[in-house]
Amino acid sequence: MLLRLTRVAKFYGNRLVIKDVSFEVSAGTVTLLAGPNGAGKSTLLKLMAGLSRPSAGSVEHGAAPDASGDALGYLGHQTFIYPELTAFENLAFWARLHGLAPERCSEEALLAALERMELKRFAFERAGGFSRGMAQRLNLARVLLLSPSLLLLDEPGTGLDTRSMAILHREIAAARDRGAGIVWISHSVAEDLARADRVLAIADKRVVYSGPAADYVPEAVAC
Ligand SMILES: Nc1ncnc2c1ncn2[C@@H]1O[C@H](COP(=O)(O)OP(=O)(O)OP(=O)(O)O)[C@@H](O)[C@H]1O
Repeated sequence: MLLRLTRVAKFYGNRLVIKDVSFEVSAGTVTLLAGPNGAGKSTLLKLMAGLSRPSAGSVEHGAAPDASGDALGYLGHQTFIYPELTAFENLAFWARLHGLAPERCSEEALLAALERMELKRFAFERAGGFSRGMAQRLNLARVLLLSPSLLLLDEPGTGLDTRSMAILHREIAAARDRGAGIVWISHSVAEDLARADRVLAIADKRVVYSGPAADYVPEAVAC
């Protein structure tokens, strides 16, 4: 178990956003977090990340199966890309910030990480000049650099073109193959069902589906 939510509820002030959410994330699985706009998906992902505290219930993080990986990778709506730094410098800074072992943040390793995102030829250009899609790919490279065992993605496809989406899908599959547990808020749930193992759908402040992706019918919960 990488993550366990037990009867989680969240209030903003006295306004209830979600209630009674129980869910577990296991190693080597992709979960799509689905639900209509404003259902509380981002709120739930932040609770999973530990960026927000539940008003009731508990959020527990389990031991990472791969001790060499960072426990948690969270990709939210902010990119945390420094515009004055080059793509390479952004990754180098992030790696230093997280005390990554020298062999994992050598020039070769960082360039390889950029190459995977098809950003190597822009490695020494200022990130401030990047398009939305390029910045998002750099953001993904940043999060994946730590090989997180729990990967939480809040609409990572935002601003990505078709080719970049293919890279994103490949990286999600690769993370699952190395044993990571992934929770992914996607705007194209129907399209991404085939890429997922499980679905957690929320609507009307509660869980309306929790189970295998293969059995999930998006229309049933008006996503
Ligand atoms: N920090 C906050 N303070 C107060 N209300 C908030 C806060 N964050 C979110 N909300 C409210 O909580 C509700 C759920 O928001 P959330 O962003 O979690 O939904 P979502 O399902 O991710 O939406 P979308 O699909 O539009 O991104 C919304 O009504 C939102 O306005």
